[in-house]
This record gives sequence, C-alpha cells and structure tokens, in this order.
Amino acid sequence: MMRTRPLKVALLGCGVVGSEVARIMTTHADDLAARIGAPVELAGVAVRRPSKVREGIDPALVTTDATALVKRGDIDVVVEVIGGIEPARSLITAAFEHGASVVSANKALLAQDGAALHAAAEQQGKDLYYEAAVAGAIPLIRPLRESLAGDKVNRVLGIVNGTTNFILDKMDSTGAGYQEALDEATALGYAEADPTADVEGFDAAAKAAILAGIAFHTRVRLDDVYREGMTEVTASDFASARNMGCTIKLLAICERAEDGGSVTARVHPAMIPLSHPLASVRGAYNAVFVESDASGQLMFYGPGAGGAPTASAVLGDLVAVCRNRLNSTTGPGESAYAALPVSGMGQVVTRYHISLDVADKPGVLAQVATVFAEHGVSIDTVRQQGKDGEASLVVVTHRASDAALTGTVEALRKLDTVRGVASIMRVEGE
Ligand SMILES: NC(=O)C1=CN([C@@H]2O[C@H](COP(=O)(O)OP(=O)(O)OC[C@H]3O[C@@H](n4cnc5c(N)ncnc54)[C@H](O)[C@@H]3O)[C@@H](O)[C@H]2O)C=CC1
Ligand SMILES: N[C@@H](CC=O)C(=O)O
Ligand code: NA
Repeated sequence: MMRTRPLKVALLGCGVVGSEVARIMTTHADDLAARIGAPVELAGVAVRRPSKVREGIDPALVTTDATALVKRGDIDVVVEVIGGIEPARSLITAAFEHGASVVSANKALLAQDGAALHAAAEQQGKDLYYEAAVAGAIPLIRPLRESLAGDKVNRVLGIVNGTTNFILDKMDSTGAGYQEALDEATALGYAEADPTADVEGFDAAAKAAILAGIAFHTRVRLDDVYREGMTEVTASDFASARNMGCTIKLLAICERAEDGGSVTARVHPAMIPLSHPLASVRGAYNAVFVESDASGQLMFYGPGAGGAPTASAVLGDLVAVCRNRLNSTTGPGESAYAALPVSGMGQVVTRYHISLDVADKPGVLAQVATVFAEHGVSIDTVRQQGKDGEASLVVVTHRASDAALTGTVEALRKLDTVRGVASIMRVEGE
C-alpha cells in the first residue's frame, strides 16, 4: 500500500549530475513513488549560485546554506553531488547526525574517508550508498557488494574513467590533439571540476581504491593505489601499440596476490590487444572485468560519465535507500573484515613494452639481452630499426615483476650503447 506522507530529499549541488537528478525525480515522480511505496519530494536544493535559472526547480527550494538544509531534521535522504572533500565530508556527517541517509557520487571523498563515513552511517543506523561514484551508470558497487557476496573475487580490471577514455579514443581514432579532446570531454560534462583529477589518474585511482576495498573485503585508500596518468601518452606510443596489434587504455587493476595474503591496486596506461573487449570501449564508456573463483569472468559495460547516466545510478540508490527507510532497515555497510595488507607496485607481475634508443653497432643487442637476463626478465620479442648509426630497439617481455623491470631499466640506462629509454609501457589483457 502507498504511504501518503512523502520521503524528503535534500539535493546538495545542482551541476551536471545534480540537475539531472532533479529532472528525473520530477519527470519520473509517479513511477518512483510506485516503486518505493511512498512519494519522494525534493525538499531543498543547495547551490552556490542561487541566481542561476534552473529549469524545473521551484526557486523557493533553492538555498545557499547546505549546512542548514542537512540539519533541518525532517530530511530522509541527502543526495551529495557537490564533489571534493570539504564541505562534502562535513555535510554528509551532519546528515547522518540529523537523521538522514546519504547517497553520494563522490569517489574522491569515499576513497579518502570512506571508513570514517561508513562508521558514522553505522553509528547512526543510516545508509551510505554510492553506486554513481564508480563507472557512472554501470551497476558495479551493488553487484560486488551484494550479488558476489558469496564468491571470492580475485581480480577487478577495467576502464573506469570516461574522460581519459574519451581523450585516448579520439587521439587514436582521429589523431586529435590531447587538449582539443580534453576540452570536448569537459564541454560534454565528463570531466571533474579540476580535470587534472582525470588526466593524472587520481579519479581512476579513487575508483580503484573503492573497488578493491569492496571486492576484497578490506580497506584500500587512495594513497595505497599506484598511479600514473595519461598525459605522457603520445602519438608515437599509439603507433608502437598499433605495430603490436594493440591500442592504449588507462586501466585500473586490483588484484589479490596468488597466496591470498595481500592485494595490489594500480592505475596506469597500458597496451591491450585490439582483440581484447576493452580495446573496443569507445568515448566516455567504461568497462570492468571481475574475476571470481566460482563466477569466472564477468564484464560490466556502459556509460561511465555524464549527467544523465550518473543520475541513473544516483536514482537507483535513492530508491534503495528510500525502501530501506520505509522498512526501518539499512543495506549492507562496509565489509573490511579481511584486513589485507596492500603491497607496493614492486610486487605486481605483468608484461612490458620497452622502447630504447641505442647505438647501431655490432653486439648492442647481445648487451641489452644480457641485462634483461641478469635481472630475470625474459624477453618475448625484439624489433630493431636502424638509421644513421642510431637504432631504436623495441623489447616486449614475458611476465616479470615491476621490481625486476625497474632494476633492468636502471641497468640499461647505464650502458654506453643505450642513448635513452624512450618509453616503457605495461602490456595487459593477454
Ligand atoms: N560528471 C560526471 O560524469 C560524474 C560526476 N561524478 C561525481 O559527481 C559529483 C558532482 O559532479 P558534477 O555534477 O559533474 O560536478 P559540477 O561541478 O557540475 O557540479 C557540482 C555543483 O556543486 C556546486 N557546489 C559546490 N560547492 C557547493 C556548496 N558548498 N553548496 C552547494 N553547492 C555547491 C557547484 O556550484 C556545482 O554546480 C562529483 O563528486 C563527481 O566526482 C560521478 C560520476 C560521474
Ligand atoms: N570525471 C569522471 C566522471 C565519472 O566518474 C570520468 O570522466 O569518468
Ligand atoms: Na556505477
């Protein structure tokens, strides 16, 4: 039976995502009420610029005092789509203290302070949901937290940042320049308020921390995630990748060590074969593979950024949280019982594509090969191209630890015949 008293929602932030949340709440009001079992009412909208015209939003609901809004006491759910650490963190904490549950899209905050926020929610008997924080519209948090709760996840690998995938795709497929592609991604509402978060890999690293924590039932913070952005990927890297039948993607990879005793989480550009499903992920789409003991390999795919897709995930959480409130219950909280240590990058094992500038004379290849052998790094293929006494040498390795590869590269740099290390890129997905 439908409850007549509405559940009250406070919306914090009315930008790319917030404006879409408000629009869907209004246009789908009847369906949402039927699915929840009670109407949901937008009770207040906290903004920074109150004079801006916001279509479909009653100006009487608009306030610049987000703190007063979350402390009203009659709010059932606070939807936080401001972003950043403060004031979002204080507002969410105050929301719990004043009786509300919270839906957030804020991966930066969750990766930094997720444990404290979960503890605050639990202490107050409230929900903290954040499906929109990882991979936009793609259902990923809930499948990991609920559908796979009976399995053992060993690996999560994928493209989790729409902006950088959009840029890399444009650079690869149209030869567009980096800045031009970034400007377009920003205009389309994909980029973070400061797009450095996207291009330097902080956003993907925050998502990797959240995914690893949920997948492995442990705590992984942003600082635990190895991070390289994509600003140094060049047209020549794409050409090398094409020569190998590969393309380049910014990947997030979270793995459980083979002995199960630790985990790693990393974000960096990597070559992947064109035949791999991740190679065909275009534009701002995201795709994530989850590998578990019993399920085998699962793939999640869809729009990873943008106002409406992200609002879809927010609304899904809103419905879940409202249903929980009507039933006087809460959904699953943080599960970090495994308390696994997070190992550094040195422990990671993968393949490498290394491009060296060398002197074009007899014995150089043997010298280089010896350095690889001395560090226990086995070579898969070598390609040499020479011109005017100089040559470029492209070495692709078999699987080796990052520590062994780092040692190899340090030793290569010391060889007189090696003029420089032009690029090092990991090769994944084989
Ligand atoms: N845009 C996207 O594709 C996605 C965004 N997200 C996350 O959603 C959140 C919001 O992102 P966007 O909507 O894209 O950002 P945005 O910058 O378009 O919107 C944020 C809004 O919050 C307002 N704001 C800032 N401080 C405020 C305050 N103290 N009180 C009231 N309003 C305040 C800003 O004026 C702005 O309008 C961020 O955490 C972001 O990481 C998550 C997934 C996808
Ligand atoms: N800036 C982010 C937005 C979604 O999380 C991205 O590009 O993926
Ligand atoms: Na999602």
